[in-house]
Amino acid sequence: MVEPTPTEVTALYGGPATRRVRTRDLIAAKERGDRWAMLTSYDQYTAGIFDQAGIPALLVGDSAANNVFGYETTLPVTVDELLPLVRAVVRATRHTLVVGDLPFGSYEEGPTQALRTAVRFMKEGGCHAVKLEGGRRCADQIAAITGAGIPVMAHIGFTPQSEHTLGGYRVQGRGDTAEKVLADARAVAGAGAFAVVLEMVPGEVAKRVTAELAIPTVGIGAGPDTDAQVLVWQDMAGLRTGKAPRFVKRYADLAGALTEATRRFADEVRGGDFPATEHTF
Ligand SMILES: Nc1nc(=O)c2c([nH]1)NC[C@@H]1CN(c3ccc(C(=O)N[C@@H](CCC(=O)O)C(=O)O)cc3)CN21
Ligand SMILES: CC(C)C(=O)C(=O)O
Ligand SMILES: [Mg+2]
Repeated sequence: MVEPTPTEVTALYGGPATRRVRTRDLIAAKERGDRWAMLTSYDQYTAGIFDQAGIPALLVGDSAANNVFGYETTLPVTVDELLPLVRAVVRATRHTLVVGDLPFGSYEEGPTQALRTAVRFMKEGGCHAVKLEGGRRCADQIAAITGAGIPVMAHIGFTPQSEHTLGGYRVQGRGDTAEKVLADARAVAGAGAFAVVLEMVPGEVAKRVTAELAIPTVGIGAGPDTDAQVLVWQDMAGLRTGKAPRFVKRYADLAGALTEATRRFADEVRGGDFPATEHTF
């Protein structure tokens, strides 16, 4: 295992990485004006790499629906499908704060259902915080969960679980509707969220929210002025093929590398070059 260089993992604490990042470290980073990166992770190997590379917060997203299970949307994925992935990511990490994403249907009924699901994520998943989608309409759920001592990351703007209400994958908060995003941001902060994801909102709106709130904003398609940025890891690393959303930047071509490796393996098996004597007992 490659050990992290001290600066990578200590950037957020200002001290040696002897413990996990806590929510208050992320709030303190905002107070210092330090930006940070979040990625999704759904498995042991990526979680270990991101942890060692100095990513202070990982999200086991309900986007596992798309990126692990192959569903068309995030709507079908269940708590029982997500919890084993949460456990794997927690087991594989030492430094990063692990956030579990509450799936569609597991918190909308009200504070009682939301708290019950959040408790399952903490007890059975072992994560350190939970995330849920919704602004003003979820303030009571956020208050109930944080009231039980569980940190909550909120998620406003474009919320994929409500795509059928929002009319597809669209930017939220253009023109007059900017005030709605502001009202949602105030509501989740007031309810006790420790951070808020802003998905697909105009950069100017994200900038206003970031300036007004004391808690960190985590942008995805929200421009450069949020306190943090999050991407789905397969988008960031180019493992996902096909057209990516405009907010994605590819930092590697894992799909290309894996295709090439796979072809060589298959070729060598067909040609009798693998296994060689060194692979043989
Ligand atoms: N791989 C992956 N990446 C994601 O960012 C992601 C998921 N999966 N699954 C759950 C949600 C769904 N998300 C999505 C999916 C599609 C668009 C999209 O098609 N955006 C277009 C249209 C934007 C517009 O015209 O307003 C784009 O070009 O960005 C955006 C966010 C974000 N999340
Ligand atoms: C894109 C992020 C914010 C998310 O909610 C997910 O991956 O599920
Ligand atoms: Mg999600």
